Amino acid sequence: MMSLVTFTRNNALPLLRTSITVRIQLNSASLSSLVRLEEKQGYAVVAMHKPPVNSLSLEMIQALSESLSELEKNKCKGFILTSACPGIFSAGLDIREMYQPTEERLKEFWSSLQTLWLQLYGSKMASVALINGHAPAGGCLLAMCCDSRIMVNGKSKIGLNETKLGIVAPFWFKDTFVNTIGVRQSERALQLGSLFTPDEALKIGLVDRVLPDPEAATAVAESELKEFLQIPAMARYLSKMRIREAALKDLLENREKDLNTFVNFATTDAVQKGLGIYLQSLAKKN
Ligand SMILES: CCCC/C=C\CC(=O)SCCNC(=O)CCNC(=O)[C@H](O)C(C)(C)COP(=O)(O)OP(=O)(O)OC[C@H]1O[C@@H](n2cnc3c(N)ncnc32)[C@H](O)[C@@H]1OP(=O)(O)O
Repeated sequence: MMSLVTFTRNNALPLLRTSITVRIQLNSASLSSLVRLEEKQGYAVVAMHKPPVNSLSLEMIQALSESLSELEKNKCKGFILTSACPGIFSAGLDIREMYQPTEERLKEFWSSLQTLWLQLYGSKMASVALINGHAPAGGCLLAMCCDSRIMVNGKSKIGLNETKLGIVAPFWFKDTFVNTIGVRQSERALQLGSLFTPDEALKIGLVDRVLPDPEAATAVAESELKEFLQIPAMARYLSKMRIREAALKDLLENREKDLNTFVNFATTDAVQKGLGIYLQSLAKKN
């Protein structure tokens, strides 16, 4: 079914702000509002918009993937990945996708997530994550795929907290983490399921800058992206691949095996029980 992602073009010449709508093929009409794309001078802003917490459901993952493909098709050089939901970058994978799932949807969910990671982590485009809220687990993964991370200070936390849910981050989450913060910090944080405050994240290199408010963070994210964009694109991309290509190759060569491992693990009684309890604890809070 044909669907729409909103794409706003901000033209300097003429001094008019025009809004165009780009038609892209998505799986469901409900994708239309999940990702907001805004074209700026020389780059784009990709804003996740799935209230309340930008959880990464199958539709959200596919909308993000389609948005990146759309940017590539339009020869976009770089983007800022952020959230249009106040206080939340992304709450990570939608736990309801993994709890009591049908096998068919669970497989499509995981396969779509693999595709999004391959696209984002291996992107030729320069990217900056503007982390304007909580970024646990899958939210942290999205941010780590970008070339730079700018976080707004406050109560939000970031990290891979999978063990707290009784689940294990797959090898490509781990590889992304290790490539970002190093082996020792990853080994400790992965086991403990640590979530870091912005200042703690800065200290271990999980984020690159912490700014006091969203406005300051946006300005820094823009200037950071422009710095990346000033480097000759091919040299910058190939240098990034020097660090990332082994991890990308590993998943590309083991996609099917990883999919089966995930499905087998996620559907065990122990994991299902753990996810059920975690979902209840989130609901009880409210
Ligand atoms: C082998 C498996 C490998 C898997 C690899 C990765 C796993 C993941 O990514 S698992 C997801 C991990 N994420 C989390 O642990 C975050 C859980 N959420 C929170 O801690 C809080 O919601 C958060 C701090 C993000 C925001 O807090 P609040 O602003 O106070 O919001 P609420 O907690 O009230 O939540 C609102 C609403 O959203 C539902 N919710 C929250 N997170 C998720 C999620 N990840 N998936 C699905 N639904 C989520 C929450 O239950 C509330 O729902 P209602 O009660 O129906 O309003």
